[in-house]
Amino acid sequence: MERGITTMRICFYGAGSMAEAIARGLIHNKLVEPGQISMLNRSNEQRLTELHDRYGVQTVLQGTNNDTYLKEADIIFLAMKPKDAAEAIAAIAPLLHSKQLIVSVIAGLSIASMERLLGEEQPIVRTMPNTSSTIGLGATGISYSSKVTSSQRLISEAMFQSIGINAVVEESLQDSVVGVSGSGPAYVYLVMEAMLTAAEKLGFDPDTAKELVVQTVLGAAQMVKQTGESPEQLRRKVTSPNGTTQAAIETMTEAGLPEAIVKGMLRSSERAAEIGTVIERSIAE
Ligand SMILES: NC(=O)C1=CN([C@@H]2O[C@H](COP(=O)(O)OP(=O)(O)OC[C@H]3O[C@@H](n4cnc5c(N)ncnc54)[C@H](OP(=O)(O)O)[C@@H]3O)[C@@H](O)[C@H]2O)C=CC1
Ligand SMILES: O=C(O)[C@@H]1CCC=N1
Repeated sequence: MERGITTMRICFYGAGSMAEAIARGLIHNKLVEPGQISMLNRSNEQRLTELHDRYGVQTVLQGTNNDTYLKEADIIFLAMKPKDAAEAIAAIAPLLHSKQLIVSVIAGLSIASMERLLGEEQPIVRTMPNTSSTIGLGATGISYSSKVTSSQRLISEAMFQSIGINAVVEESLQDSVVGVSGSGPAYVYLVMEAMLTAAEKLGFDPDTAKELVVQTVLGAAQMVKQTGESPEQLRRKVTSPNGTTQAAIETMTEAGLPEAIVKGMLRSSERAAEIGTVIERSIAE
């Protein structure tokens, strides 16, 4: 019988924001124990000490007799920046064996590029999570290489389900996932920043402004989720004819807010594709 996730060793190769969000989510949601997790980065020792102290995970600098964690891991998360990916992945290729499951969170990096670096026998999961995974409210797109077994699929989906929701998508849609939910939290934070600025202009101290804005955004998202009504229906309910909301929405629309959001999201997705192409070219050279 195959082992379950509760006994598997998980190595994060790259120990930045996204790796922390996932590791914290997995631990917090009790899918794995901290001792099952190791985290590696390139040079930032202080960061590793913080992660060890905060979560009780094992940490080590890449290249300092750390091969054991990579060699013995059942699951290896690739979690470095796209610009570092090709070199970092090529460096571990000789250490791996084909039973190890590779899970990439790297924007733009295709399964074909990873197969070129690691060999076609390696089971690879390409994902696009987001930082809300930290608190179990992430949204992740998942795509599989042909070598991923059905039990590895179950494990992958269980991991991402424990830190939010996930959607299994065709790989061709992964750059779109970046535009929608990978970068998505930042769009909401940008709107919140603007709302906070306005709230302070309207006379509130920063703490009160934050309380009002955070609750408003939380309440609006929960309303969409819990009532099943569309954002448009809910917006209409807030908007009295010739009232305050209508005045606000008209001003925001005239200033180009809805179009700017659509344009920005399409650009994020396009940028993911560009990043992937740069990596592909660097591998081909
Ligand atoms: N942040 C986000 O919201 C999201 C990010 N992603 C993806 O996650 C990936 C990581 O992003 P993020 O966490 O923000 O990045 P960070 O810069 O926070 O972290 C990158 C990590 O990779 C490590 N690293 C770089 N090169 C190597 C190497 N050769 N060997 C070992 N470790 C290495 C760095 O170590 P050191 O600091 O020592 O150099 C650092 O720990 C990206 O590819 C991004 O596309 C996906 C979804 C959302
Ligand atoms: O900004 C980025 O490139 C990464 C990918 C998705 C979110 N952050």
